[in-house]
Amino acid sequence: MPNYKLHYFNGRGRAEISRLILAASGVNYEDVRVNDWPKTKSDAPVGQLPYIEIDGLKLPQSLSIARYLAREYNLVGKNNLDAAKADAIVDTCIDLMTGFYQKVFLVTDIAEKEVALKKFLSDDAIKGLENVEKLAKQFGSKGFSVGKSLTWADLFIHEITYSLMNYQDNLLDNFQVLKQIREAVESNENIAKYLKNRPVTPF
Ligand SMILES: N[C@@H](CCC(=O)N[C@@H](CS)C(=O)NCC(=O)O)C(=O)O
Repeated sequence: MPNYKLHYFNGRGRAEISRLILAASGVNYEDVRVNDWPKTKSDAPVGQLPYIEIDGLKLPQSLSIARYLAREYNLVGKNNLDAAKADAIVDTCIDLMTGFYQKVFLVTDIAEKEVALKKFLSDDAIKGLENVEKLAKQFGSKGFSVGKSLTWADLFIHEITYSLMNYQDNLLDNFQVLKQIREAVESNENIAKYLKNRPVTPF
């Protein structure tokens, strides 16, 4: 097994999907939490975090890292079509979270942010989650968004719903398929152990 060092800030953010994949696969790695940015920016291959060192080779881009790990540890489904279905679900999750970032996270005025968050949760988030659920219903089976076993798409769904439910814990009340996927992810022994011990950070 290669020697992995995953570099990111002390948060879940864009690195958490890779941490979840590594946890689900029971892979040892060094979880480097960078606290001297921007002093170490020049160490990062494109000046951004996350990046992963694979036996010293530095690979940037959160989704390239996650997809590489998912392929390595058989979390992309059983063939190329499954892999494309998982990619489509991940991209739909990304669209949803990009909307959150642009419409809520970047708003600096506290009162405006509160209004933007309320609108996002009651409108954009619901539409985005409907899209994710529609794909999962079409591509997967009970507890899995693609095929009949765990993929990184399930882990991504867990991660984004965890983030959104921090703002509204009943957000998934009308999303039974997504709830089943979350339950299946949490019933994975390695993931359960990881979630129990992971540092609590706001993002
Ligand atoms: N497309 C890149 C975006 C990476 C990115 O925006 N990273 C941010 C943190 S989430 C960063 O490194 N910010 C600090 C900087 O650019 O100096 C990815 O998905 O990895």
